[in-house]
Amino acid sequence: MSISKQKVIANYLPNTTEPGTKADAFAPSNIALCKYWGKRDVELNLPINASLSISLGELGSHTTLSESDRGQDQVYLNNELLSLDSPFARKVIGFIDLFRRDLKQPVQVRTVNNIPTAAGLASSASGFAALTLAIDKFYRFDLALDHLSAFARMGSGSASRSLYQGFVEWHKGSREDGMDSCAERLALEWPGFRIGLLKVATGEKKVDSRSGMQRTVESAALYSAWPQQAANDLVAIKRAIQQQDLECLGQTAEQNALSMHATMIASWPPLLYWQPESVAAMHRVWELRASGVPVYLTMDAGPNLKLLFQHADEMQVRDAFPELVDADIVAPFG
Ligand SMILES: Nc1ncnc2c1ncn2[C@@H]1O[C@H](COP(=O)(O)OP(=O)(O)OP(=O)(O)O)[C@@H](O)[C@H]1O
Ligand SMILES: C[C@@](O)(CCOP(=O)(O)OP(=O)(O)O)CC(=O)O
Repeated sequence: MSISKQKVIANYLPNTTEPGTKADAFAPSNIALCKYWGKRDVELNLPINASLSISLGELGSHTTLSESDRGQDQVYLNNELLSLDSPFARKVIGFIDLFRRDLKQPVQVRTVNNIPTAAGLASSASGFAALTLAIDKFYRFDLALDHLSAFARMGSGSASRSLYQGFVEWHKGSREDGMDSCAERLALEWPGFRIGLLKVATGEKKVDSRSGMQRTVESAALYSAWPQQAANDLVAIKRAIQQQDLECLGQTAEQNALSMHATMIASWPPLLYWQPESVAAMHRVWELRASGVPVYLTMDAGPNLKLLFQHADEMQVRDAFPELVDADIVAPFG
């Protein structure tokens, strides 16, 4: 049995700190190029494989934590006050409870996601990373970023990577308390690198990543091939980033994403996040590539696509995908 989150966190918090009155934080969302899929420890969100992502610059979550003057906790999402019984508020307050010593001191949380909501991007990554940073500031813990990354991971695995901008690796770690399962920014820049957020289908997904990955680990025979593939892909992706080799990066990232989806499809009950529109968009990417434009795709546990390309080819990508507006094209290095 694993150690509880509370126990691990308590071991790393300073003994005496007085909360401030207000703290603001921002964290970017991120897109994994080598995906995290499967947990070796469900309580601590420890991954079966290491992963690597690119953060989305200014797209993410802004979170403010302050004292509540209403005698109870309050949670606002995108300026709307939520019921404390809503799943969103319960998750946020449950996470804060892991850190606050005085449960009687109510807090107000205001969080705004500026990720184009219709794009169906994982906001849990930026959301838990921004909340972790706000908690650290509000309670004046002043902890190192690698510890905060490990804490954010306990909220949502992919949040461990959202503590940093740029290319980020989340190490698997091997410690029992999981504190070395944290992310690190890679000292690699690629100014011409672009991500296109291609929304092809709306509507809420029925199975979230958390239960989807658990189902895959428990029921897909194909999953046994995943950890080794992910390990190999991570090495290839890092090398491709070092060499700014889009062909190698794109091919490895696309194959990594589709292999993850293959394990989902091979689960029981089957898990297929693609909609007919997703498949149609995949074919459009492959046609564009066949016509000579270096563009690749990646997909998370949802129906939408993320396109990987370089600034030099942006015009051709925009011509082929006129639905991409300026806000859908991210330049992670400004
Ligand atoms: N700004 C935020 N602050 C704190 N938590 C957030 C924030 N935004 C999202 N979350 C958390 O992420 C959860 C799911 O977010 P969302 O609906 O964007 O799904 P997702 O991130 O795509 O899900 P998945 O984890 O399946 O990838 C929310 O229920 C909430 O717990
Ligand atoms: C497909 C993914 O986006 C899965 C993300 O899963 P989450 O981080 O949302 O899962 P939990 O740890 O259970 O909260 C791949 C990735 O981001 O690496």
